[in-house]
Amino acid sequence: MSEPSTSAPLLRLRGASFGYGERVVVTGVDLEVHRGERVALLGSNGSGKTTLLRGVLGLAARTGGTVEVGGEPAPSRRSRRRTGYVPQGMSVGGGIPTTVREVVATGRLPLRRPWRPAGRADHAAVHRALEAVDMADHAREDVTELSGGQQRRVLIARALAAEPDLLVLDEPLAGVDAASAGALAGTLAALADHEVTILVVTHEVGPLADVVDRALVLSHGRLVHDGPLVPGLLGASDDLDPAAATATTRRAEGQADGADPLRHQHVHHRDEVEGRAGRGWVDHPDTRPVAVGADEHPERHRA
Ligand SMILES: Nc1ncnc2c1ncn2[C@@H]1O[C@H](COP(=O)(O)OP(=O)(O)OP(=O)(O)O)[C@@H](O)[C@H]1O
Repeated sequence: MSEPSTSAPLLRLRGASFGYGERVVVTGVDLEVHRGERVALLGSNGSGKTTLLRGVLGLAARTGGTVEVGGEPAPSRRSRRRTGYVPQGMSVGGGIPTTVREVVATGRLPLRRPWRPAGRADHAAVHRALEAVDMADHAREDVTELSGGQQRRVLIARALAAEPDLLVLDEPLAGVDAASAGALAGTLAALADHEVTILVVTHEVGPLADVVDRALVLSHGRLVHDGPLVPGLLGASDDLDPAAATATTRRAEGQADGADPLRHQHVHHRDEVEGRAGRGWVDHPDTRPVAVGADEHPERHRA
């Protein structure tokens, strides 16, 4: 087997469709995520965001198209090792007293040989992960006594302990107070500085507006925007009829970082977004809609 290309995108989907049993939830998604990118996956409730993540991880069935991680077909054992996952709404500890370090150390288990004690590399990886989320000072504390935001950071550290290339997070800010959301956003920004590639599902765009450098929007299981994070993304996606979801906004090629005048305008509140529905990304000069064909079918992408 030939070596995967080092220039390949870290994640590449071609005409990928995912679902459960007979039901196809996500249809014909083409996207690429490159090393070091910080990508938000947005969309209204039920649009298929979690299913897309789960499909990439092999936890939802792929019904068409292809998924590659690091240039290799996914899911595979190798792709799972390269992808850290922080699922939605997961709690830590389960009421049983467990230290922060013990929880994070479980992230090393897939890499360790069975029945062998943790080695130096495992301890070092756990320590690095704790430092990355600024929880090293809490390593001996009982996780059940931490705040919700701190528990999320522990879960992120657990995923990082496996030293993934791609970190996938599903609603990491959900259910935490504003201050904790701000701290978590800071954690994600710091990870990005460590060149961790991030794909994050979120409803709360505001705290992450300065963290992510690109937004994907799903509407009724189809990707309808791939480009800068601009006001109106969520509202516009809600307005789209699935049959008319022909516009995939491509990343503005050659656009210099920071060239987007709206890049730093935060979308603070869903109501505010919905008030802009119908304008938002559709009219934004840097996010030109590109017709991809309403009848596009995953089968057409098969090699
Ligand atoms: N395990 C499952 N079996 C069958 N259908 C499912 C399953 N999980 C999700 N679905 C369905 O898939 C659709 C998309 O759900 P999904 O959770 O991917 O959406 P989402 O965009 O992440 O929503 P939310 O923002 O509410 O988390 C929904 O209609 C949901 O009922």
